[in-house]
Amino acid sequence: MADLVVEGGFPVAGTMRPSGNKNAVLPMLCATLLTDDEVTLENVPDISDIDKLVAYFESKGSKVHRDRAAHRLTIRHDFAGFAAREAELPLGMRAAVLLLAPAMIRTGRLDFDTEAKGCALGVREIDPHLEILQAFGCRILSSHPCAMEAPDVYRGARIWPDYASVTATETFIMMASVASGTSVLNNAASEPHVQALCEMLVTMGARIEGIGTSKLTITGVGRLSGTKATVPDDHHEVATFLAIAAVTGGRLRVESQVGHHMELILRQFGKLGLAFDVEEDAITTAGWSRRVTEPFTAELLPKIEAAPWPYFPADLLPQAIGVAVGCQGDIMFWNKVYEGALGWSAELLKFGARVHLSDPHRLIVFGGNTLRPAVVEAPYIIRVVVALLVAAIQVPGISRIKNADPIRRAYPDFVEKLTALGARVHWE
Ligand SMILES: CC(=O)N[C@H]1[C@@H](OP(=O)(O)OP(=O)(O)OC[C@H]2O[C@@H](n3ccc(=O)[nH]c3=O)[C@H](O)[C@@H]2O)O[C@H](CO)[C@@H](O)[C@@H]1O
Ligand SMILES: C=C(OP(=O)(O)O)C(=O)O
Repeated sequence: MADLVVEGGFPVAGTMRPSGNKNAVLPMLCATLLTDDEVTLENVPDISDIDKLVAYFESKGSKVHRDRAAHRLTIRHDFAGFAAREAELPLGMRAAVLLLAPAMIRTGRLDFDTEAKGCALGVREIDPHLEILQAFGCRILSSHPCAMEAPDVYRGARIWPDYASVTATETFIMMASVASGTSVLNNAASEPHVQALCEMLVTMGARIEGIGTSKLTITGVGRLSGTKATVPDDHHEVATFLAIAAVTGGRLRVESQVGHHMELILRQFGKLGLAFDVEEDAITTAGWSRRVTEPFTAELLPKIEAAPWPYFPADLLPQAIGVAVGCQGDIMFWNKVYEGALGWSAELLKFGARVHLSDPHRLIVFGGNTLRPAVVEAPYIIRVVVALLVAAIQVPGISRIKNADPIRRAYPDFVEKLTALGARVHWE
């Protein structure tokens, strides 16, 4: 594990373009298993989750050509390779669970472990995925490790799960696209990355209605064709760099087409005193007042709550917490998604921040702190590494974030991009 060493107090400024969204490219790449034809993906980020997934496909005989400089990946799967029924799923990444549906469709029977955990945010259950596979006719033969058998024919299914799960929705979308008849998912997740998967599958011949809403109706088409698709820019990376620049007092312009996904995100950042100039294809930082916006209702504690889209994303809550430690007012953060996503907050005390973890879902950050540099331990949570950097980079002096490697899973060339913009950050 490597550490990030940060010398805070230097403005992050200039112009940047974000990379492709990890949580879009991973399901898009898994969905390439649904066709025997060639698929080309553009704007593919250079991240370690993609390296793992590509290595998995290559171990099964798939032909992959990756041009890292051009951010392009071309893939064609070998049908015989996937006849091997054991799926040694790549470890340490949640997206491994996205292999289940397309690998079942290819193999007819699958033996797999259930360690598709990803970031240490809580239990990361697999049940919603298995329920969806069962709804389409798959039979669970044994558990731990799990063995599953496909039906003779996948028939369309109607499902209304407990909650809107991103990856379970993506499992449904892949299954329904090739099953016979019409399938309906109520309580579908609608994140930009879920939309991107749908849009790619439509170019492959899938018939999907309700993209971007909580109800997806999909008419299966049996066979999908190859395609060329572009991974959308990462709205998490856009928001992250804007937050980092703003807390350093730098004027940063981030050029991207994902502005239409950013309205609520910028509004929540606005509660922390961050200001932005918004154009159609760019967002620029415009200062940080450090003041927390007080609600008109005087009895309320200001709050930022994360929940499934179109709420503020859980994957941006830590970065907002990193901003809040430098504010003057008090504010509550409410993670309605994960039951174990805030335990790391004690690390913020080392910077001199005052925080109170009310329960596993809610954290109060008190304002008016005198921050100091610190040596902190990052958990295995990508966005928390970044949150600790947001705290460190606003404090003059040298801080160290231990075990910062998870950042490589989602933020390509993170240190290189930051140093090009004036930050003093390096790996050790
Ligand atoms: C590869 C990938 O795309 N990973 C993302 C995906 O993970 P993932 O698909 O695993 O996340 P889910 O949407 O399933 O939610 C994660 C967990 O939160 C809990 N839960 C969630 C929603 C809800 O209304 N009620 C509830 O209890 C469940 O315990 C669930 O297991 O979506 C998460 C939530 O946006 C993101 O943090 C992850 O980066
Ligand atoms: C939580 C994340 O990833 P994963 O779901 O793979 O753990 C993330 O991208 O922030």
